[in-house]
Amino acid sequence: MAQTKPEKTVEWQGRQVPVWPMRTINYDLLLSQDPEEVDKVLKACLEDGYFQLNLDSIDGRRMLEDREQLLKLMNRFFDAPLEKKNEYGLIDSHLGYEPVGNRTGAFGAGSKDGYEMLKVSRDEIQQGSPRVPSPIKNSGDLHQLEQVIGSCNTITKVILAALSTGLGLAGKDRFENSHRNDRPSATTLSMMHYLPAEVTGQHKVGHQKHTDISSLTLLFSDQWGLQVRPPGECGALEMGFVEPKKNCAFVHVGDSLRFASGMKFQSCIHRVVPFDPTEHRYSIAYFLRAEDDTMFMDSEGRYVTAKDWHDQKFKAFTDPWFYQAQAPKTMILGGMIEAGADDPEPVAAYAPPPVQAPA
Ligand SMILES: O=C(O)CCC(=O)C(=O)O
Ligand SMILES: [Fe+2]
Repeated sequence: MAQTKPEKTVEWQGRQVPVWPMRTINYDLLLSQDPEEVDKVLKACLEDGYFQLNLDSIDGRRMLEDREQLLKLMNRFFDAPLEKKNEYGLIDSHLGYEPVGNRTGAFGAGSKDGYEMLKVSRDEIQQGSPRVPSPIKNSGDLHQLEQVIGSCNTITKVILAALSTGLGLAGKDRFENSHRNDRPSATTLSMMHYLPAEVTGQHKVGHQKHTDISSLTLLFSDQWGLQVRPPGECGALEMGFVEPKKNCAFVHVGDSLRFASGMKFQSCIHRVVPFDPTEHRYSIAYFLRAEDDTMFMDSEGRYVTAKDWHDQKFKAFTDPWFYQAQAPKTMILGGMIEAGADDPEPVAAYAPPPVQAPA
């Protein structure tokens, strides 16, 4: 939003951290391809790489209800014993269960992530034979997952259509044409549970700084913790929080759409930090991804398929820090340029208080 100084800050780890504003896009207006709203969403992708989507309308509220139901399902799933949750393990990079600590954490080298995650493939739900672990495999649960994936798919396609229109794309060049429902893709619904640092230990916190592999990410969390680095006008600004708003979802432009736009769109640089290190945080992300064999030029100037980009970047996410550092520099951030440190002062990752000896 062409802003270089935060208007609002919040205290975190003993200092004032920016709360960056976001454009708010109205889903109801976008559904009718309202020209002003199309223009606004286009600007958000060209200048920021993210926005908030207001879903408070009769079509959007269905999604908000689906989200409430899904949160209940997630609570039940994450409460199940580890061996049940991990029944199939991580079947494929976009599908299955990942325990805490599988990836790099919020504070880079030496830190590990502080969340467990279950991903359900859209293709498998569509084919009617999803591999989901037994704690959430009854027909009611599967119906719920289908509802959420269906709602997220519709919403992200509406956004995609508006962006094609905004860029003046026609026919086969429209973005929707590389995101067809009947073609294989790594599109997935990802359910995340961030555990308090006291449970995971102080070196397992949050979610590392990255841009998403996807074309568009529709992200739901009512809890603080998400930080973005706005591209700004003169290089990238400091990492700052974004405020969760009732009835809104966050939307991120991911690498695939940035590449498909010929690098016109910004990709959203973000991470998740423990805002309140004592709380459990739940988030839901729908990653709309291009058809596996879609070709684009990546941030290294290579021609790659959407599937290759997905697999290579996923490997970089999960590789130990040493190997991650050897991946092409532009991979984790999709070629987005940064200026300056993430945190102007060193961040003391949350350390659990020492146990008091009984008096
Ligand atoms: O949990 C969140 O709020 C964000 C998760 C995220 O960035 C991701 O899964 O790519
Ligand atoms: Fe992300």
